[in-house]
Amino acid sequence: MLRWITAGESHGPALAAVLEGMVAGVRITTADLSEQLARRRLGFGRSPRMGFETDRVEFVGGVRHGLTQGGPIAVQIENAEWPKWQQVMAADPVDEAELRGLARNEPLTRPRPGHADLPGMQKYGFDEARPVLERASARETASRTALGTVARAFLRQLLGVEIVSHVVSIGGAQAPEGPLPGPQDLPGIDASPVRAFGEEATQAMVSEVDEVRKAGDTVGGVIEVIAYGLPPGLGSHVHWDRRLDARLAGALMGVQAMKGVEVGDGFTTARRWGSQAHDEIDRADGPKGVSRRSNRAGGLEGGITNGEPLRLRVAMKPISTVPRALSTVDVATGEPAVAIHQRSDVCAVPRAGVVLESVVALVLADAALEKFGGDSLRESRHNAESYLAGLESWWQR
Ligand SMILES: Cc1cc2nc3c(=O)[nH]c(=O)nc-3n(C[C@H](O)[C@H](O)[C@H](O)COP(=O)(O)O)c2cc1C
Ligand SMILES: C=C(O[C@@H]1CC(C(=O)O)=C[C@@H](OP(=O)(O)O)[C@H]1O)C(=O)O
Repeated sequence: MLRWITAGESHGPALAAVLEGMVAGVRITTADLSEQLARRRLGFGRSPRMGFETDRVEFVGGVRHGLTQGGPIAVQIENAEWPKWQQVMAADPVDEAELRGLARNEPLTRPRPGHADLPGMQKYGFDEARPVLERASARETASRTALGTVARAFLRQLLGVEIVSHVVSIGGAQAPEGPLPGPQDLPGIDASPVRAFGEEATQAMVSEVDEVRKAGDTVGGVIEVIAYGLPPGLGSHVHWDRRLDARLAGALMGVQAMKGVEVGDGFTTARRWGSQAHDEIDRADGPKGVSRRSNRAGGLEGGITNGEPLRLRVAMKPISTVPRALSTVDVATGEPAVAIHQRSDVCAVPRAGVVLESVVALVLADAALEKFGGDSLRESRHNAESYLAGLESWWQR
């Protein structure tokens, strides 16, 4: 079983994260992690912080000489601004008088509608939102991106799995339906300011974010994540919490601001008749022994991968730190007020794709370990090869 846990505040000294259960012998370096973290910082509409944050990342356990060791893998990601926040975020008691003089320590008593501020204060009994937003912030997604990079390396080295994402829409600007992007398209998608396919759609999305920024507003969108190279047989139909679609949806909804997950054609399928909703099967050569006439199911049937590309669409709500004042209540006075505003993303949809790829990698790596087991990559690979050979010979039984 693969487990992952993250810790650390948005403006604390560093983020920490641990991945437990990864096999030994997976090739991974700090440079691999930095590459994904750099992808996560890019994208039109990002916050000013993403311009100077460097995400200096370090392995502090579980990796030696570029190979996983079988023990928990621990990473630390520094906060570039720590000196500025040292007093506000100190773990030990600090001089109260000095703290009162710091602008950054002004009590945040005007909760933002849509952020975790108000329910977090009510639940944990805080007088202001600082302790809530520090952990609710999507800064945390840097941790899951780092751990997801290890999972991604494992999947690639075990089965040749590749995971990509692209932006389907931002606000009302929509990419045309077209052929699915493959791993070879990733550099092109990444080079786009909004990580979308097609010049026209890209321009429409850039204009939408620009317009939103000028209006002092924020905007969300839809991202598609695709995983290639998965064999049939990951996940299971036998119990609700073993269904891979449920596990993937849970992990994707666990990313800040994600409000909906669609597997394959999802909501469109609900409007189709059965004869137009499913993926008809033909006998074919090759390890799977079959081919499909379509992939409306998005690679999952009965909570099990069926060997087709896995397709997941995720809806992200607009950023809740809206520059154009939203109405709220000041919890210090009970009086009507304007919600706090601080430096923020205008649209984080392009950045979020990398995070979503990473959490999908973590869930798929967990499912692959469950299916193939092993304590070393070599052993897992041996088990996977034997299973795949069995799939082929199953037709000759
Ligand atoms: C990559 C990414 C960047 C985000 N950036 C911001 C931001 O700059 N400002 C903000 O208010 N919310 C931002 N969010 C969203 C908040 O973290 C999120 O809305 C908040 O935690 C409450 O959302 P929830 O209701 O989904 O938990 C971001 C989310 C993601 C995934
Ligand atoms: C720090 C990150 O994103 C942050 C997510 C975020 C939020 O409220 O979710 C608010 C902003 O934080 P800050 O107030 O420090 O500028 C974003 O920059 C990051 O992605 O690494």
